[in-house]
Amino acid sequence: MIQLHDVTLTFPDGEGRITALDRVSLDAPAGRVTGITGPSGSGKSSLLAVAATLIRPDSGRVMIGDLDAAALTCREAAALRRERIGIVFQQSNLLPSLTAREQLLAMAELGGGRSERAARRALVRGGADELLAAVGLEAQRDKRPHQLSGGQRQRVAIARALVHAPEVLLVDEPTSALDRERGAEIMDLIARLTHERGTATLLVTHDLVHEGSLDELVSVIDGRVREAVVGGIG
Ligand SMILES: Nc1ncnc2c1ncn2[C@@H]1O[C@H](COP(=O)(O)OP(=O)(O)OP(=O)(O)O)[C@@H](O)[C@H]1O
Repeated sequence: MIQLHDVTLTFPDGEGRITALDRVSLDAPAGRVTGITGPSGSGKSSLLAVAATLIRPDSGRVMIGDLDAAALTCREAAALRRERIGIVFQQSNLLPSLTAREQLLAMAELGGGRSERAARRALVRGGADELLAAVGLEAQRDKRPHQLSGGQRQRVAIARALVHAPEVLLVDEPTSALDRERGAEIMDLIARLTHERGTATLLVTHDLVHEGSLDELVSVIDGRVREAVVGGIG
């Protein structure tokens, strides 16, 4: 479960400041996909960045379990991301020289102390092949990004985001580089893995053509949550 309580985020803007998030509160429960929609510039990416602990809000709390992620130091937030948060960006951001399987294994080497890395390595090695199979890429595990289609690359990115078994999955416009059919497959895959693994998934999408894959839907306009359609989507 990830919960935002009364989160405000501003950015410098000339002499003053622009409010990207204005006292936003929302709950993203475990095992469900919570969609965040809204017009361009409404604050969707800002909300995801705050949830990802990549930006610290001016005020408010970001609760992941019992922990307020907004109150952590940069180092603590990095450790939290390594252990408990998975992120999928619009572009798959794969490393060109690594095979699909190696992209997942590389997640074990992302920092932390020696014992933390050893524990993560065991987790990642144990889960990598199963996850590649779960995203339908068993046969492509030794291929490099240039040998994969856009949809396959996005599948690798999803598997990579889940390989350390995070509680929270944050996904930014996962279908923007894909055609409609491929986009629908990716959305269905995210929904299936969310339900199977019990992750609290927050997914930003500006168009609602794939609304059927969402369990909840929150609309953000001018930095505020305007409406929350809870449950019963699709
Ligand atoms: N780093 C930044 N510095 C200054 N202003 C920013 C910064 N990032 C975002 N903003 C502003 O904050 C507001 C919200 O932007 P945000 O990118 O979160 O919107 P969005 O809904 O994700 O938009 P889009 O759908 O176009 O990606 C906008 O007014 C934007 O100009």
